[in-house]
Amino acid sequence: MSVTELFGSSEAKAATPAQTLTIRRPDDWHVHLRDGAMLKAVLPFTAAQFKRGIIMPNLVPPVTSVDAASAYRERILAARPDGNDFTPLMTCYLTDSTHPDEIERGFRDGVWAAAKLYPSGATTNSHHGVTSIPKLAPVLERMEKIGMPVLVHGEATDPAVDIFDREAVFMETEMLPLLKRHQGLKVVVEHVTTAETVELVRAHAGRAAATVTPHHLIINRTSIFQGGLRPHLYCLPVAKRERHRLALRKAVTAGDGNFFIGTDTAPHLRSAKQAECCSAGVFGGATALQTYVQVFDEEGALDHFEAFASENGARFYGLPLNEGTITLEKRPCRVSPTVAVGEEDVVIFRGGEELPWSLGEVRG
Ligand SMILES: NC(=O)N[C@@H](CC(=O)O)C(=O)O
Ligand SMILES: [Zn+2]
Ligand SMILES: [Zn+2]
Repeated sequence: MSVTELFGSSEAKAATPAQTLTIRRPDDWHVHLRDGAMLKAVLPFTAAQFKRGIIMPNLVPPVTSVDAASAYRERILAARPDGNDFTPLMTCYLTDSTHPDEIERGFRDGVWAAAKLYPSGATTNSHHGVTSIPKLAPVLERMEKIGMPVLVHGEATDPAVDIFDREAVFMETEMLPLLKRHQGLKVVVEHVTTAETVELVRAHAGRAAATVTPHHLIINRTSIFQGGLRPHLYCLPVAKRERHRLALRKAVTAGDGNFFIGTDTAPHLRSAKQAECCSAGVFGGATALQTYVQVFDEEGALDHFEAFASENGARFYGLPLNEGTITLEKRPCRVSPTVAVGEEDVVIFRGGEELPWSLGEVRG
């Protein structure tokens, strides 16, 4: 499928866009590709924009072994459109019984790029996650020793904690003690949603970093209730107040090396979203770069976009920067509202809206 078929055509057919921005090819440090027909349907969007992606392991069953990760990587490679060079970077789903040796073996063999810590019950497909982070110490110590990053879904799981406070409570009760116990461990605070978490990450610069999603830069918690209940805007961590959205926009556009792209593109079938109990996750993968670059443009920070998109993440993970470039064009485009998956479909975040920026050419 061509980029035009995937992303829709630019509406202004005028030969020259108002502005173009050519950057080193970017990476997405937080991607849910799922499996089977869903993988086949959503991967082209991510693979058209990003050179590499950190692949989340919350499949059913979760990806907990080196063999399962290798097999999943093969399925992703096989699902790429012809000629596409997208590189999946695999992660290990940590459980109470993860063994440090399995972690080290997979990392040394180049299968694992990182391990993912889901507090048990915190989010979609996390029930096999960790029930006690202090008890995970032997695994985290090994990761610290071998330089392997831990990626954390940072939300408290006590059902008594208000859903809008779950990230804040986790940071106080779990993240700060973890950073204190493991002072040499590389920690990525995934999908940050609060001003306070931004400050926590800054205060631990060098060993802590954060991914920021496109949707948390665009919506606040009121958006979820705009004119009614909007299931396609429900994700975890749930979007917070406007002041937090503004703090996230400031954090990513400030030119600070601790923040990088992690779309948390998390497709669910429409039937799972428009349901009595709506699944958590926003499918942002199809409009990710267009959205991020729009935010940087609106904040007058296009000069900081390349670092956020294509450098900070690789540096934090200790991986080489990509070769090649992608050009972003300031001319309106409209991405399709949905993507078909078998008989069903998935609703695309900002699909059908006029977006001010379009994807241009990828080179190298
Ligand atoms: N973000 C979400 O709301 N959902 C993610 C899981 C996650 O990243 O927490 C998913 O897998 O659907
Ligand atoms: Zn998460
Ligand atoms: Zn996620």
